[in-house]
Amino acid sequence: MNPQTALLEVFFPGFGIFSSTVSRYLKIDLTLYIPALIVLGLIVFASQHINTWIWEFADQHLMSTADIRIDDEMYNMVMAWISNQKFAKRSRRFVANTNLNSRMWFLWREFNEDDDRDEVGVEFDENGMAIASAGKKKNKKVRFTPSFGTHYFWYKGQLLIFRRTQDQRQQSWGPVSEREEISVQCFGRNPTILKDLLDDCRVEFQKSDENRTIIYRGGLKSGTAEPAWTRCVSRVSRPFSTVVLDESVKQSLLDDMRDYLHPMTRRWYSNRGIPYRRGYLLYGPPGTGKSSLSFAIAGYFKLKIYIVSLNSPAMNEENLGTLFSELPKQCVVLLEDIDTAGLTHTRDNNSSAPEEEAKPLVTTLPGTTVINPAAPPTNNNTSGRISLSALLNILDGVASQEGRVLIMTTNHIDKLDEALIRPGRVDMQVKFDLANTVMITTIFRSIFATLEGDMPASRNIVIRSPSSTKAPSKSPSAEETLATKLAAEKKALDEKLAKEKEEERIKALGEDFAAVIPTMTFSPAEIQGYLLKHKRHPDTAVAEAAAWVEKMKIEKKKKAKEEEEEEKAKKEGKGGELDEETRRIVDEALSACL
Ligand SMILES: Nc1ncnc2c1ncn2[C@@H]1O[C@H](COP(=O)(O)OP(=O)(O)OP(=O)(O)O)[C@@H](O)[C@H]1O
Repeated sequence: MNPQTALLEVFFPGFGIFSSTVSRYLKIDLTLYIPALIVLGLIVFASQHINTWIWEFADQHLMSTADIRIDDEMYNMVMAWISNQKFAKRSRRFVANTNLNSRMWFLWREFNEDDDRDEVGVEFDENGMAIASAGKKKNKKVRFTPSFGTHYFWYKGQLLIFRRTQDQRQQSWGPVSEREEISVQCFGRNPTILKDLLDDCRVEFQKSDENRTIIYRGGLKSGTAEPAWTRCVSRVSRPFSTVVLDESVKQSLLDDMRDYLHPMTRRWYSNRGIPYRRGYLLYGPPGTGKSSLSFAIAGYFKLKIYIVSLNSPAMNEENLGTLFSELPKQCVVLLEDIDTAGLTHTRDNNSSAPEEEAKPLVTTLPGTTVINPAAPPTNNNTSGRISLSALLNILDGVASQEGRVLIMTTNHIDKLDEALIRPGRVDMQVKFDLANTVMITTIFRSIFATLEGDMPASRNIVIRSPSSTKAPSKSPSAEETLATKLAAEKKALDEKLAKEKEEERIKALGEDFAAVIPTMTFSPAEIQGYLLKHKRHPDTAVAEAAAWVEKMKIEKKKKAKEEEEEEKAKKEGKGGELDEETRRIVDEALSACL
């Protein structure tokens, strides 16, 4: 083997055997072409490196890149947009998903979030046997997104690159879907086109949230101690009109919020050095509509709603402060059942909560807030209790986002410290009461009125019609067209009259119902619960109302008695403890004497 062949053997192993075979059978001496082959080999070798170098150079100096983090909601937005693009549909290697959202748990939309967008329920045949779940047939569309690699596509006349890669830096034990990275690139140093694209993705994604109230909950990210807002569900916005409350109260609440949220109001506040915040306190017995009104308000003003439970063991002052600092500029923050939040200890009025527990951990003097020296340490992170002073600091402090609407709800306004509900923190208080006559009739009508999209009252199952046999198509004569038109008009008129008659009947039944139900005794939730049991039979609801009232009265009395006994037992228990304590002291004193 000559030295040239030996050299080629290094670059192309087996070249020696190959060249001797060619020379034996084809009579071609490959050694004559060795210089040319060496040059060719070098070109191929160099081109691979040059190619990589050129791409890296272009990537760094001639291209713009948007990296999208998998733990950001933007991931969901981009993937949803990509899955609708032709290049993703045409892709020969793709990932088939029924859920395009990030695998990061805190970005998940609730599993059944989409359910109320589709028809759900069960269809029945003529014999009342279940056939199929109406929702399942339409739901869970399979979406396709390009697999790992580089994919080119056109957007607004520009060639863009979508890259989906595995993140090598992260630990290898996580699921593959959590280790991926996605990015979008464009040629040129101007990234405007990428920003436009990301904005489009966001707008399109948010279109599906129109007329829905998006609900976030404050808590800790799974497996971490990091506080975060989790999008937990989005619901069709509850119409404001469906919350039964004094019309003038509702109107003044709406007017107040409309004025506060007006674009010019922020400037008005800042000109006067007043923090741009507004707080509302909704108070009243359980089941009177406080939460419902909060959601309805958020839906009405198209604001997202952020719910925090101060009772959660994970909620301490630091976490609450972080959550408040991460609120968007305009949103509704809902602090539910504020009286149970450790500022007072129990939700139950009659409970034996000792005075020191019922009292806030701070005592307030007019104009000042002084920490009660006898109170336990306020920054008790493990108990999940938050001190009043810390809560006030968070609500007022720099961390608290300007522009937010704070809604606090409570069953016991009397248990709240004045500092918490003073003007500036709570600008408007709305009282909710047990149902009066007007409310009872309104609830009755709202349950039994036939609304758009309701099924006819006479039918409670969906019957599948057998496939209709088509009549031979023949163009109708002028008389036939007129007759059809007249018949349609008559039908519409009959339906209108029947509807009016039904409305009158429901109105009369509502009045009968209200006459039986004692006023200011039951909450709207209790009345609604009873009516729902008879939702297709208003007559039965009226006929059985008196019996229900009697039953409920007995139950309420029984419950009140049980609570009283429980409280008495608790008090006696406490007394026993004191006796024991006294006994211990006496024992100690005696043994000391002896
Ligand atoms: N004023 C009302 N108007 C319409 N529906 C109401 C009203 N009050 C209660 N309801 C109905 O009762 C149920 C419970 O209401 P909601 O949760 O709003 O009461 P709440 O006052 O917040 O109770 P809690 O103090 O126990 O949290 C809901 O289904 C709601 O539709």
